[in-house]
Amino acid sequence: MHTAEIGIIGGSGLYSMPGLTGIEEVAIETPFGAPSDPLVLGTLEGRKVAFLARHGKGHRILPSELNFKANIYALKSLGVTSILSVSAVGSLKEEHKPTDFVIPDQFIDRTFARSATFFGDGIVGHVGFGDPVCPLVVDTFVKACEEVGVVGKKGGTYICMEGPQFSTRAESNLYRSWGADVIGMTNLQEAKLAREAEISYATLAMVTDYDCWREGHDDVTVDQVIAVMHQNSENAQKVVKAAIRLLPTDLSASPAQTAAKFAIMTDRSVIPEAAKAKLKVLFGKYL
Ligand SMILES: CSC[C@H]1O[C@H](OP(=O)(O)O)[C@H](O)[C@@H]1O
Ligand SMILES: Nc1ncnc2[nH]cnc12
Repeated sequence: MHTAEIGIIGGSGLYSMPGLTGIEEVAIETPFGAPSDPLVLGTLEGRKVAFLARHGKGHRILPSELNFKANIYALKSLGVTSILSVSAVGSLKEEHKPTDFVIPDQFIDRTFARSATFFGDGIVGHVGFGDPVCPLVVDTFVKACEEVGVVGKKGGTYICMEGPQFSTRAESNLYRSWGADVIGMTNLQEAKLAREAEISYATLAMVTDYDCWREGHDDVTVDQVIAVMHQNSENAQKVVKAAIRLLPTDLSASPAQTAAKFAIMTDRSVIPEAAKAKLKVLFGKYL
């Protein structure tokens, strides 16, 4: 049976995790369909990890097309208890410079075409999301950045937009007026589903550009994002490697680990057997 303790979701520019040993690629089918790619299982820093390229190898899947449920379910089915996510983001503040890392602790949802819950089909549940990322994973990323010697800012608000087009200048300025720090297209649904799945989640967000708000500077382009990513992916890989070593093995202090305990509202006697079977990997102990 395949198992892993830590999941790594690599975003734009991070399509593999060098240093993994004993690699095995595993294609996992879930009740929600197939994940973005086969998962790459292996050992890093003595811990069992599963790597998933968020957009698939070769970057084939749009943010709006991502099967977030299959991705998170597949990791849960392996026994993953924490997810280290890596993402490229635009900066909404002068102080967050390209190549800086930010570890966001809040989100604002500007998506409109995505489903982001495992509940439904006869089973209703509501998990808390006031603090949407795991503080233990955030602290681990911060320590890992310090160790590697790169800028890693603790906290900040990530705007999750639908895309795939980048923002208009009016939108970018609106988000700035809200005090948001960075913008991307992928992290919120992952964080929501990881919370429902009781997986501790946080993101290492790599600033690649200043979006389109900065007067006197060119608007963001894919070329610019890729150039910074190439410059920075080695640092991201070093930080993730250090984070794997530093991540506590005991995550019981993380609220994420018991997030679904009191979430399910539906009278157990009316939950359809099919729904129970579909969600057994996630909520079996509460059904
Ligand atoms: C290539 S820029 C836009 C693209 O990059 C980010 O992806 P990820 O979060 O997977 O690193 C952003 O969310 C967009 O999907
Ligand atoms: N400016 C930007 N807007 C949305 N997603 C991004 N990913 C990287 N840069 C971005």
